[in-house]
Amino acid sequence: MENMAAPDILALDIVDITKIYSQWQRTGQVRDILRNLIHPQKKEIKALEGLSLQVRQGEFAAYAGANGAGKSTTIKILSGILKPTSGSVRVLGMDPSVSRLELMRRIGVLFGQRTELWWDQPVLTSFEWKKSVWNIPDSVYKENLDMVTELLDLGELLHTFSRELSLGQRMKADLGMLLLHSPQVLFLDEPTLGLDVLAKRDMITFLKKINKERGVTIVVTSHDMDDLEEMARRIILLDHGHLAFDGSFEELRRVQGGLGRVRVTVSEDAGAGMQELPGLTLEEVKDNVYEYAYNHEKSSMQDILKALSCLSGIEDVELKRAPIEEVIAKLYRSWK
Ligand SMILES: Nc1ncnc2c1ncn2[C@@H]1O[C@H](COP(=O)(O)OP(=O)(O)OP(=O)(O)O)[C@@H](O)[C@H]1O
Repeated sequence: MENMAAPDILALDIVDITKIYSQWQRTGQVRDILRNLIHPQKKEIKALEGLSLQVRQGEFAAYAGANGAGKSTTIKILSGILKPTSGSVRVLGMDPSVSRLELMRRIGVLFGQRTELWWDQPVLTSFEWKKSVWNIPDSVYKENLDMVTELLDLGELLHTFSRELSLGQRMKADLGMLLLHSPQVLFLDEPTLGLDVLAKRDMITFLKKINKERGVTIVVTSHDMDDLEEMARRIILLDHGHLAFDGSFEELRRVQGGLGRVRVTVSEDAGAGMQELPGLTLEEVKDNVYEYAYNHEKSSMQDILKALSCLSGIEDVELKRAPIEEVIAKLYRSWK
């Protein structure tokens, strides 16, 4: 199928939203039980503050931030589960808090830890139930069922009781159900949580495929930065409810100092002069393997090769980009 993305049309338009929660405060002391009941204390939490964000149709955007940054709150607001305290939100041109039912027919929302499947029924029963309640036309249902069965390898799972599925199987079935009504936008909150390497790979390949071939707009959250980088080109980072970064993974690496990695393996009797090399910072030594960080804004490849050429006994040299986990961990630390 051709990519039907319409890049000029906004799928999401968030303008200056703030979300304030009230949290009950209790001391947790037994002697305060009565006081907590008579004079309950509340504290205001600003989960989102002045957040503005646009996502075009057909985009695949990663949405990340440390625990409590406000990612789930944003997804709940975008899907109409919560209303922002102030500011405006449009999803496919609609206000989610006003047109929730209409919008639900055009979007799909997945919270990785929850399931929409009927616990005590085979997966297919949940699918059929959705078809009937949502009034999905036969042809649309059949096309989507065939597609998710094949691409997510649902085959036998369709006839298995949901309560008997493993976490990875359950996630696949939930994602399959989510797509039965041909949603144009997907909000996926931690869809790869707890999946093994293979299941993760299948899930990522599937999401990339429906984004590319069906033009489905996808906003995905995860704490696994490698997963996010594999899926999306754009990364939106939240810090305590504020937009902290919005750009490509490459730009993120660049603003973080363009970190690169050099791994040098030397023969057993070598190693002299490895501790200090110009332009390279020694990060780790394991047996005969030395790992260095370098900043490719400051040191050119020529400088690195020159520094290495002075060494003897080199068996292998590997150059790579800094792991995105590390780049982001450095950012999170600076925000604390
Ligand atoms: N229903 C609620 N009532 C009160 N406070 C809440 C509620 N939901 C979230 N919060 C608070 O809002 C802030 C943002 O929470 P949110 O769940 O959006 O973060 P998150 O980025 O999704 O975190 P995580 O990565 O841990 O899932 C946190 O400080 C949290 O304690």
